Amino acid sequence: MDKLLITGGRSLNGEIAISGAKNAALPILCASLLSADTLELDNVPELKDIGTTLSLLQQMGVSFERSGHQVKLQAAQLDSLEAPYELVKTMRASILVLGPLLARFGQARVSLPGGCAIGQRPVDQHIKGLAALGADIRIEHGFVVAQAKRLKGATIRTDMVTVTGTENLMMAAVLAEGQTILENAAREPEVTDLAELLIKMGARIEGHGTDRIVIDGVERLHGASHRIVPDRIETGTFLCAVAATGGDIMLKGTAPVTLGAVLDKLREAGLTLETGPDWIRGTMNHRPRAVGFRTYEYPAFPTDMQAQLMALNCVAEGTAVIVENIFENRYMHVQELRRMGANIDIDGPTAVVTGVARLSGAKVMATDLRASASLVIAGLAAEGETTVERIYHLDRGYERMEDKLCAVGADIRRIKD
Ligand SMILES: CC(=O)N[C@H]1[C@@H](OP(=O)(O)OP(=O)(O)OC[C@H]2O[C@@H](n3ccc(=O)[nH]c3=O)[C@H](O)[C@@H]2O)O[C@H](CO)[C@@H](O)[C@@H]1O
Ligand SMILES: C=C(OP(=O)(O)O)C(=O)O
Repeated sequence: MDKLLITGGRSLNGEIAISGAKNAALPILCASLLSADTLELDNVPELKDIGTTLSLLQQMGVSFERSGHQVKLQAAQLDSLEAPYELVKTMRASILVLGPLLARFGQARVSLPGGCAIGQRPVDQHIKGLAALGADIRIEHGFVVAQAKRLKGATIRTDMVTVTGTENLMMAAVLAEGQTILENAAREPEVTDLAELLIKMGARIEGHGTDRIVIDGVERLHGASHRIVPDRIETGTFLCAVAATGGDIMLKGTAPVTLGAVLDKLREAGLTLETGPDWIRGTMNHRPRAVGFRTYEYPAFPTDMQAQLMALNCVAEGTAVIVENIFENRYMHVQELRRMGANIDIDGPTAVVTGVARLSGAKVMATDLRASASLVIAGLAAEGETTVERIYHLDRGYERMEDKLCAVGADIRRIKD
């Protein structure tokens, strides 16, 4: 298993190009199942999760061509309507094939994802919603097995806001008969990006970006071209890195408008920010100030940035109180940050972080995607060498992270196994 060897203490200066958003690209790739025509996508990040999704679609019979960040897919006819356990267990987002398969082919068999490092993450709301759309849906031998002649529009109010739940139900509803209303819908920019792609394919959707999405089903969808939105979490991660190390970085090809809550917190921490329509410049020349925050659904502070802002707090002046409201177990990085000298107390969903003047490099283990990113940030700010093990988590969701950071002055080496 590859590791990263980081020598800390260098400031970051220069320009980084932000990649397309993993969490937008994954549902959008799955949306290719909704039409027999070609989908042409641009700004698709080169990530492990993208490779896994393409393998999953390919084993179902979807043909694709990939060249750099461009992917062309066509699901003319399928050989299989199944997502096997072996792929779903490595990537929970595989559940996103359920809605499209059921909507277009009238059946699907998708392995039930298990729990994962950050929480139990059930998919009961996806199942409840598809049942409301008229699917005969049950759990059998570890699979969600669903059938429907043609789905029928309904009003669905999910018990909580769920991002992939909203995406799955939206993809199911676009080909359903009649009108579907998704209440308590997720407002994340990645949900909006999926809706915009579906509209280009001929879907009739209104209200995306709000908590009430109205979908009028159509008979069929056609091909489309689409550019994936920039990755707001990758952007936020690099901003936390420069806020922790000091320096001056320019992030290009990003969307500041999707980062409101994150930028507010970074400003509070003392990072000087300038923004344009598609760029952000972050400058830091002093020790950061500790900033408390609570994670909630978009547009509030995202859970996917919690670990990275916690890493920044570890080297800040003062004490910050953090509350993680989305996932019940998203503090796996705390134990590892403590190995580097961080002062963090946890009580249920609350973490209290008191900054220390310097972290010290250590061997640490990545436990999930954003936990890995927090360890990289801590390693960049720490004194001495940090080895981050099990970085396959990082490769799931960050495109060439160490190359991008080295290009702005970081000292990071990948040690291949
Ligand atoms: C591929 C993708 O886009 N992943 C993102 C997506 O994950 P994902 O879509 O899996 O996360 P959800 O928004 O569904 O989860 C929110 C909360 O609802 C719970 N829940 C969800 C569905 C359900 O059927 N039952 C249920 O109880 C979850 O356990 C969690 O506590 O949104 C999360 C929250 O912003 C992000 O951290 C992930 O990066
Ligand atoms: C939790 C994440 O991803 P996933 O939902 O794919 O596990 C993430 O992107 O931080």
